Amino acid sequence: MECHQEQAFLGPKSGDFRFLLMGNPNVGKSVVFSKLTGVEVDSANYSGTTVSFTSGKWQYRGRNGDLIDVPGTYSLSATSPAEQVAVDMVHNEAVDAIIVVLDATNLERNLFFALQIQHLSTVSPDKVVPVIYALNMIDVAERQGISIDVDQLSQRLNAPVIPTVAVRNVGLLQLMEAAIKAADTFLQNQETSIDTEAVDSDTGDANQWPDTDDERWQWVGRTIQEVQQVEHRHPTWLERLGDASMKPFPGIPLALLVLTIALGIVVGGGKGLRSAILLPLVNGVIVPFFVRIVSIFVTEGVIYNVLVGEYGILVKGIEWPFALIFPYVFLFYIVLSFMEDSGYLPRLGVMVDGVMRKAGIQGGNIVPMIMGYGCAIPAILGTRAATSRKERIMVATMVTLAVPCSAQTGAFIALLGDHSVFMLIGIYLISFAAIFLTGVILDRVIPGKSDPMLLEIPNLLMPDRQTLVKKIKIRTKHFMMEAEVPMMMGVGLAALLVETGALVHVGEVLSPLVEGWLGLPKEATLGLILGIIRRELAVLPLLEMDLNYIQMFTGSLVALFYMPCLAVLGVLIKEFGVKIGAIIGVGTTVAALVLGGLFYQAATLVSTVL
Ligand SMILES: Nc1nc2c(ncn2[C@@H]2O[C@H](COP(=O)(O)OP(=O)(O)OP(=O)(O)O)[C@@H](O)[C@H]2O)c(=O)[nH]1
Ligand SMILES: [Mg+2]
Repeated sequence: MECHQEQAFLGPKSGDFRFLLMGNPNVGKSVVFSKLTGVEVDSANYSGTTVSFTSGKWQYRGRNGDLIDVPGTYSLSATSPAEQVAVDMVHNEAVDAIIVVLDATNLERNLFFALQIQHLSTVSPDKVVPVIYALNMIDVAERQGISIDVDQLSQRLNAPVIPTVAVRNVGLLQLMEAAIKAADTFLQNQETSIDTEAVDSDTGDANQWPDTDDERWQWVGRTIQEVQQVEHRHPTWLERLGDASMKPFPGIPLALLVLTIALGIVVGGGKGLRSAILLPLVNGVIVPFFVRIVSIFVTEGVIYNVLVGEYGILVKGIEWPFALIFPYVFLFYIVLSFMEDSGYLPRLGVMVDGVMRKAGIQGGNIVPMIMGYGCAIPAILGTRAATSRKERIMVATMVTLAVPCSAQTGAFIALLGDHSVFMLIGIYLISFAAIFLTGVILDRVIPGKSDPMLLEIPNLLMPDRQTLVKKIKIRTKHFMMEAEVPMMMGVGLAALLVETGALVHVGEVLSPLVEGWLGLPKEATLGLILGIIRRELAVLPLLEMDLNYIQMFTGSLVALFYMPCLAVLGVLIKEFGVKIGAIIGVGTTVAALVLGGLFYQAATLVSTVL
């Protein structure tokens, strides 16, 4: 198994104790972490949300220290780059206690992992640290009729077990208290090693936790019998819906319904928000206000034009990001966050598994791909949860090349959606075809194979409102900071290029490409230049030009495949190295220009023949 090392190194600890959160994927570690440290990290209802470690500070009754959140692992032998981070952490970092988060609805495999952690004390006695358990998601367990005898479980594990509902803060302070107490006691008795004796009477060896998988499963089986009771009752509507969503019928119609509703909210809602509120506000109030202020100082010349002229920073620099792009990004994040926390995405993965396997990747990759419709960066990072490098590169390339991000979608809607919905749909159909073809080709070209990974299906949950609101807020804020600034800078650059006449010169040099091959007006060169900063900037300048339908579609096609944003290129290089980053960057740009030109030439040929 190939694993990229992300060296887990935290430096000296601060405060009293350093606690490490461990556990299976999707058990609520990141929620526990965010609640206890106030540091915002991603949490979502599917395995592999966390792909690297985050350290934060906890404070409790005058005590303080570090808490570390790591990716979930099924075992202590990592199979993905994400898991490797967690395994490195447990082996290499000095921590004062490990808090293992258990999912109460999935006790069996969670306890299997717990045993591996306990076993560490046997294999490396010099690194023994106390272990504390958070028995999380007891709300969901209760709904499913599962009840667990916490005291008995604690006895079996010979460690404190604290029942928690992380999303509602239930039990988290008790968890902290137990962790501090365990670490304090441990510090006091450091000479005597952890007492595992009373525990393992049924493995036959009083000092050993079971150390083969067979023995572990036996231990888990006996423990489950002792501590867990499942009341047989009718499944809840969420459970029924969860099961139904994975059968071809009604799963496929349901998936189509979900996607239609999602599109309706993003496209329809975004258009409404844009034309009813944001455009009138920006163009009727905010921009005139700035124009008036600027006019007090200057009334013409380069400075005036750069500020409030055609591409004025205070004109397009506000209209583009805030009125044209923001509504789609905002609504997309609402829809995405809801889908993420409901646990629907992995179910969608099951439905599309067949098609995706034909493209050389497995259904589980639907998660990073859908993230890509928001932004390519989290999508590329999200591939760390995949088990093979080949698959990671494939998904990253597919997303970078052909998945339009939400800002690009906003730009396409502004350019195409207002003229013809069919053109807009056309761009998306071409994008699907390109994703598929890229997969088929890369599957042949890149050596190695994709691992058959079993996609874990989480419980279908009603997302927690507070968590959801917070998540949408963070994402919106993030977009504001990460995207709006470069966009405004891009607009500023556009104004300068136009005002200084530099655009005319570049336009002349690139004329054979832009005018001859792509059939676009010379000014469209601006799109190609600004597109280097951010992809949607490749589309937006076209709004200011008088284009026919063929030109609009050509421009959109070029923008769809055009080179990745600078920030995305940076992430590609960091994840896969300069060579692969460069191949993807150059490859997408060439694909954009070749395909855009081919379309233009073919369309003009057809239209002249007709
Ligand atoms: N109902 C309920 N949902 C919870 C609880 N704790 C966490 N969740 C939800 O469970 C999902 C998984 O939580 P995360 O914190 O992302 O899980 P994780 O263990 O960090 O997952 P990975 O990073 O993938 O290993 C999220 O959708 C949370 O909102 C809980 O106690 N009750
Ligand atoms: Mg996490």
